[in-house]
Amino acid sequence: MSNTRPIIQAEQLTKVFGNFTAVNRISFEVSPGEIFGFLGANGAGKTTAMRMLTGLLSPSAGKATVAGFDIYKQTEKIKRHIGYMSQKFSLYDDLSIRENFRFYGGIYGLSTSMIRKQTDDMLEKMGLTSEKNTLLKALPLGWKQKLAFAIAMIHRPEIIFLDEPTGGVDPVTRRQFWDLITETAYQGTTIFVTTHYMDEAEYCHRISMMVDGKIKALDSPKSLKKQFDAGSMDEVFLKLARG
Ligand SMILES: Nc1ncnc2c1ncn2[C@@H]1O[C@H](COP(=O)(O)OP(=O)(O)OP(=O)(O)O)[C@@H](O)[C@H]1O
Repeated sequence: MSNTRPIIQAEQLTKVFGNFTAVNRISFEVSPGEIFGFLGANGAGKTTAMRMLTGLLSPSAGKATVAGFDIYKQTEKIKRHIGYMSQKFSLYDDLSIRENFRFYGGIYGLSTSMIRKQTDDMLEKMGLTSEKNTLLKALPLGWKQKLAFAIAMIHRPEIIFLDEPTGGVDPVTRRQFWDLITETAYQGTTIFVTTHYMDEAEYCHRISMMVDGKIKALDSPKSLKKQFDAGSMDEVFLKLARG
């Protein structure tokens, strides 16, 4: 992985709201196919950083490229090369699974046949083929999250940004969701994921730990535990947060 060109590069990336610095000069690189975890407490600046990288929010300073495109000048190109599942992902409750795929596929400009193929492939993979005509509102939250993930991948992006994708679901469903993430990365898609569940950090190839807008540590889970002489990522985080 380390021999390939980074698919995300951020240098001194900063966002200031009024006189409050939400993201404070963060620098990092992500390799293609990597699962890159963005960890931190509530308000650490994870969502703000992600919104800058997805082209949704203009930075105050610093620079970054995503899939080779500049986050100031090429936001439209970035949007075509990435998928994004926000914290408040919104699928349509009154539409069926298939109709949701059709709707979002249309937004991405995919052909009807491509949408059909992608829908069939993904539902098959998730074991949801028999439910394709079920309305979203009849499904458990965990299924909706998996569908939101699949729909964010419908245009086969190079990178997928996931903002706390497993919030509010039970541990078994969280585990299944991470199986989906791992498989997707294995197939070559880069995963950029924020979470505040420290156990989820173990599934990431590398983790950046954010505290008050800054990246305080960045390495593999194994190296971080060694570096901080900690038995778990939870312990690493507590040691970091206490400074
Ligand atoms: N548009 C905004 N205007 C002013 N302050 C903002 C704005 N957006 C975010 N903030 C502040 O920036 C800080 C970082 O927020 P952010 O949502 O990036 O954190 P986070 O790490 O993603 O937390 P969470 O886990 O709660 O989503 C917070 O203190 C938040 O109140």
